[in-house]
Amino acid sequence: MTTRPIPVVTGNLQRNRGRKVAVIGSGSWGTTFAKVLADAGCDTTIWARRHEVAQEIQVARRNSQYLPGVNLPRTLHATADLAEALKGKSLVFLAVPSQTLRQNLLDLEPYLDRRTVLVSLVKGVERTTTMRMSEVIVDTLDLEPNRVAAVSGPNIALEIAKEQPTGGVAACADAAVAQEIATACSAPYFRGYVSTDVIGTELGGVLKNLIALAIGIVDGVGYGENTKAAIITRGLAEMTEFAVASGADPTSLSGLSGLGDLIATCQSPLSRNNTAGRLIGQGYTQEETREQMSQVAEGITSVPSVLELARERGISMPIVEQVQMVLDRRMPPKDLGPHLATENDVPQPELSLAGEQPSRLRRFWDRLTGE
Ligand SMILES: NC(=O)C1=CN([C@@H]2O[C@H](COP(=O)(O)OP(=O)(O)OC[C@H]3O[C@@H](n4cnc5c(N)ncnc54)[C@H](O)[C@@H]3O)[C@@H](O)[C@H]2O)C=CC1
Ligand SMILES: O=C(CO)COP(=O)(O)O
Repeated sequence: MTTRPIPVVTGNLQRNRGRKVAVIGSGSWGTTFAKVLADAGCDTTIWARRHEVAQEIQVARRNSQYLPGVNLPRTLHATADLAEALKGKSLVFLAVPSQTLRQNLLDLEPYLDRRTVLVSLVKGVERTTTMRMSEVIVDTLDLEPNRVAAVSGPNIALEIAKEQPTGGVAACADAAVAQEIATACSAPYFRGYVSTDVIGTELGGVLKNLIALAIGIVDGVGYGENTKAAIITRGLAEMTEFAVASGADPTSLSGLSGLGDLIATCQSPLSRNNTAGRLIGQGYTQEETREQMSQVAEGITSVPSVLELARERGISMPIVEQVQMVLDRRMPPKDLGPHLATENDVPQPELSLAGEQPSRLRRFWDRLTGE
């Protein structure tokens, strides 16, 4: 699946005129994405759980807790009233923690128009069900696939809020809906790409968080660039194998929402997953790390769910396994490294996916190269 950029960004203000959209959640990503949508010309409303946050965005044009120093667009409307936020909106973007999404959906259900498309911006899986966020949306609200979408990519919130250019993939089973979402979020500093691979796009965002935890851990230990490069490279192989076994198109994992996001998150000190990993690598416990983090680090919650799914699918994920062992204090952080062998592992050929059998590997490469 190749992702296509929407052709013209500059005409978007015109295209988005009158397009009514909402963002649910006013943390760092919700607020940033609302700014992107408003700057792309959409008539944008952001919903905040706390009245004082909505007030600050609406009146002072700031969200000082999550985006210090960033001025928000005058056109952005903020409210703490869900009914007001959702009224007449064609696209509703969800930017809440993965573990609260199901309850948030139940709260907003009474106010949803039956044509509204729900777009997940969330990069986690539900702990109790191991579902991806689009699956949680379908499961909770019983929507058709063409009303459920995801946007994901190398999107460190604070950088985008400062208008540093990047892009993201808008994925929906219905290509026309994906195109509409990509248009809605294409601002001068953010470009929307189109994909119909919802599984691959979502899983890229979930899985890179786990590899970023590993990077943070070895950073905390004090290891250098060789170790990190090996983890990123082998991590991408693990991500790809897991995603393909889950029904994703492998090329999505080498695109913006896979490799792109993996690089951004593993390199950036602003990444919360990377930061959480670093604290763990420095010897803090999981609980102490959670206490120190004032923002969501989805990876910590996703690790057990991803490993559970990997076991069901017969996939070996040595890096993610080792992250879990470090989190559980069954392995010292210094032992997480590029050798990455668990007791039963046999070293794999350099090009192999994690734990890949040669025949499956052949099929993967044939598919990738179109042979
Ligand atoms: N921050 C970033 O750079 C990016 C984050 N994401 C994803 O976006 C999602 C949201 O993350 P952030 O905005 O960064 O987190 P954050 O920690 O900055 O903000 C979380 C927001 O959720 C709210 N919240 C907490 N409990 C809630 C509940 N029960 N109901 C409704 N809202 C609740 C908080 O008040 C806060 O506004 C995560 O899945 C994250 O992985 C995706 C791309 C970039
Ligand atoms: O998803 C992100 C960047 O694309 C943000 O990563 P963190 O949640 O680790 O900050």
